[in-house]
Amino acid sequence: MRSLEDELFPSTPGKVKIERTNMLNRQFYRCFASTSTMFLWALFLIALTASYLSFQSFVDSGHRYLNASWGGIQWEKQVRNSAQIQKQRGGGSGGFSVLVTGSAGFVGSHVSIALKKRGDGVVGLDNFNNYYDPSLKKARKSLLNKNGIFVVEGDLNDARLLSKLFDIVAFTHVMHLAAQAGVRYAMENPGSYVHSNIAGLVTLLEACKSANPQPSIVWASSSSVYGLNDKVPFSELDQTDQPASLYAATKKAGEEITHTYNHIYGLSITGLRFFTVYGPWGRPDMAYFSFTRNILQGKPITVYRGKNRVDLARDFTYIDDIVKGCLGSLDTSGKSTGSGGKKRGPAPYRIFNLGNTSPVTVPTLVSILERHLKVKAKKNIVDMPGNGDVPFTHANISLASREFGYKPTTDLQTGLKKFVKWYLSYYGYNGKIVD
Ligand SMILES: O=C(O)[C@H]1O[C@H](OP(=O)(O)OP(=O)(O)OC[C@H]2O[C@@H](n3ccc(=O)[nH]c3=O)[C@H](O)[C@@H]2O)[C@H](O)[C@@H](O)[C@H]1O
Repeated sequence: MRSLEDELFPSTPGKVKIERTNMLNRQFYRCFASTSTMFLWALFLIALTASYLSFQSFVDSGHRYLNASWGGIQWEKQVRNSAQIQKQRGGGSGGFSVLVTGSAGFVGSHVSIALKKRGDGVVGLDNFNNYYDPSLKKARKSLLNKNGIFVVEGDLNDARLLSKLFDIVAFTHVMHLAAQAGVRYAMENPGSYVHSNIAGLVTLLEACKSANPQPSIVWASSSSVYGLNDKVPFSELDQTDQPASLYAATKKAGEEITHTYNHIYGLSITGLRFFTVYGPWGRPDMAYFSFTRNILQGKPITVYRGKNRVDLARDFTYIDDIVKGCLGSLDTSGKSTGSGGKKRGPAPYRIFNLGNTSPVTVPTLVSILERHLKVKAKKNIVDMPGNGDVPFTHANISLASREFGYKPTTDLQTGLKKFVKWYLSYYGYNGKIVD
C-alpha cells in the first residue's frame, strides 16, 4: 500500500494512480489528499512569505546599519568630545559650544577652525553633496579633524539626527552655514534650493526651538536679497522684495522664516548678508576660482557685461573678514528666551551686511588674477544673460560696525594673492595643473 505521502507527491504531478479497492475509501483519500495538499501548500507559501519578509527586514536593517554614518556609542563620544569647551573667555561670557552646519564648506570650515582655536567647542555637520567636487570638502574635513573638530556626515533634513545631536550636547549656539549656494545654478536645479535653504532650514529651526536650552542662531543670508535694488550702498533698512534669482528668493524666505521662529518661540536669530566671499579653500563654482583654473589651463573665460556695456561689479569680501564678522555676531547674539518649544520673552532678531564696502568690477578682478598668475587670460566678453545675476553689489556696514566693531581689512589685491598662493599649493602648477 502506498503511503499518504506517495499520494500527495506523485512521481508525475497531476497524475495520481488510484489503486484502492473500495470506492468510498478512494474518494475519502482523494478528498483528504487534495485538502491536505492545499493545506500544506498554504503552509509552505506562508512560511516562504514570512522568511522572505524577515530576510528583507534583515537586509534593510543591515543596509541601514552599514550606510548609517551616525549613531553608536563611539560616535556619541566623538560628538561630546568635539563639543567640549576648551577655554572659558573672560567677562563672564564663558565659552561656546557651537554646532556648525555646512562645516566642510568654504565659510563653514574657516569659521569652525577659528572657533576651535579660541577655545570653543565645535561640532560640524555636512552632507558632502556633489554640487562641486566633494574631494575638496573631504580635504577641508581632514583639516577640521586635525584641529580636533568632529564632522558629522548627515543632512539638515534629517530631523532624527538633529534631535540626537541636541540630546547629546547642550549647544549654546548654532552657526548655520549649510546651504545650496550659487546664483545661476538655481535655473538648473531649483529643487536643491528648496531642499536645503527652505526645508532644511525649517527642520533645523524645529530642532532648535525644541532644544532645552535653546541655542542662539547665527546664519548665512546673502547680499543677493537686495536683488534689483539700485540704491547704493545697500543698507539693511532697504527694501528687499525684488529678488533676481531663486537663490536670492530662498535666502529672503529664510529671513522671513527665521523671523517667525524668533517671534513665536523666542529663538535669538542673527542673519548675515555675505557679499561675494572669496579666499583660500574657496568654492570652485565662483568666478574668481573658475577664472584662475581656466587661466592656468589656457582655457578661455567668459566675462559677463551689464546693460549699455557697463561692467559688472561686486563687493568682494575676503574670508578672514567674514570670519571676524561671524565670530562678532556669535559673541553679541544674546540668548534665546524659550525652552522646550515655549517662548518666555522677546529675543534678539538681527540682520547685518558683511561686505567689504569697496566694489570692484569683474574685468579688474581678471586683471588682478592675471598679474598674480603671470598668465594672460583669454577673455570672451558677453552680455549678461538673464540668469539671476545682478549688475553690482555694495555693502553699507555701519550696523555691523556699530554692533560688534566689524571692520574689513583685506582689499581684493591682497586677498587674491593669498588665494592664488593657496590654489597653487593645493592643486600644483609646474606648467601642469592637477585637478
Ligand atoms: O554675495 C552673495 O550673496 C553671492 O555671492 C556669490 O555670487 P556672485 O556674486 O554671483 O559670485 P560669482 O559667481 O563669483 O560671480 C561674480 C561676478 O562674476 C561674474 N561672472 C561669473 C561667472 C562667469 O563665468 N563670468 C562672470 O563674469 C558674475 O556675473 C558676477 O558679476 C556666491 O556665488 C553666491 O553663492 C552668493 O553667496
